[in-house]
Amino acid sequence: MSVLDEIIDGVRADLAERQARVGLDELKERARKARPAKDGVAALKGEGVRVICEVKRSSPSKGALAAIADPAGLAADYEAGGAAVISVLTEQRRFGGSLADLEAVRAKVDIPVLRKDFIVTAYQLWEARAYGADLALLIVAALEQEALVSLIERAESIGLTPLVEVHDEDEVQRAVDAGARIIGVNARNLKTLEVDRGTFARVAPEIPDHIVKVAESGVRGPHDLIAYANEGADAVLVGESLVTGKDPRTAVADLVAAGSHPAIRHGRD
Ligand SMILES: O=P(O)(O)OC[C@@H](O)[C@@H](O)c1c[nH]c2ccccc12
Repeated sequence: MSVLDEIIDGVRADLAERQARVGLDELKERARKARPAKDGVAALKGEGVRVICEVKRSSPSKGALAAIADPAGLAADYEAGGAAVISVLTEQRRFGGSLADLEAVRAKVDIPVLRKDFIVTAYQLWEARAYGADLALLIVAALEQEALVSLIERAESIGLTPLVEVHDEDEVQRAVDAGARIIGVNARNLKTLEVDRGTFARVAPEIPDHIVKVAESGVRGPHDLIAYANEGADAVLVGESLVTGKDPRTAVADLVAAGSHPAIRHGRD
């Protein structure tokens, strides 16, 4: 069994507990009362390379990264540094996250918030909306094509923008066929946990121009952002280097400044 399969088994077990506690109708009611979702595509497109900053306590590859007693405070620092979107890991077992983290971050910042989890059912999309997310991650490798298509449709229909994650050329094709408007290329293979920073350059040329391109994982600082930008990234998603560094606000500002430099080729040339 791959790491991804193991994670998803745990996610399904936790999900069953929440579903037993909170019925879908109650969740939908809560989602209807949530503030309307912000436009995730607009937040990630435009001048300069946009930076998505992640709230992540631990990871399956590295174990504990940072305690993050105040996720909302960290998110506020990211926003002050110029982040375009905040990504909040809500998976509990391997990443130490929760829906409470999502809710706290949502209450604190004005920029769009992404629910980062292993979403396999529509119930989790309703949860994302109920706890204030504007975007939700959908991982192609975790879903059959039919499920991917229907989760993208459902996300869009409830106002959530799906960020569709791929790791190779075949998955790009599946994401495009399924109607993705934002595709994230993860440099980390979720089946083996290995990071290959060459993944984006290899896979991104398969992504049509009208789709927003996000380079995910392995960004250690401005030099990695610049490399991804020159390979056509509209945005980068950064976690570990921000949560383990000393000054997240300055680290984000340095990334945003690098991504705004006129010498960067970025995006559509
Ligand atoms: O911490 P990093 O290497 O900066 O990576 C962030 C993000 O890309 C990574 O957390 C991630 C990308 N896709 C995921 C899917 C599930 C969980 C986590 C992820």
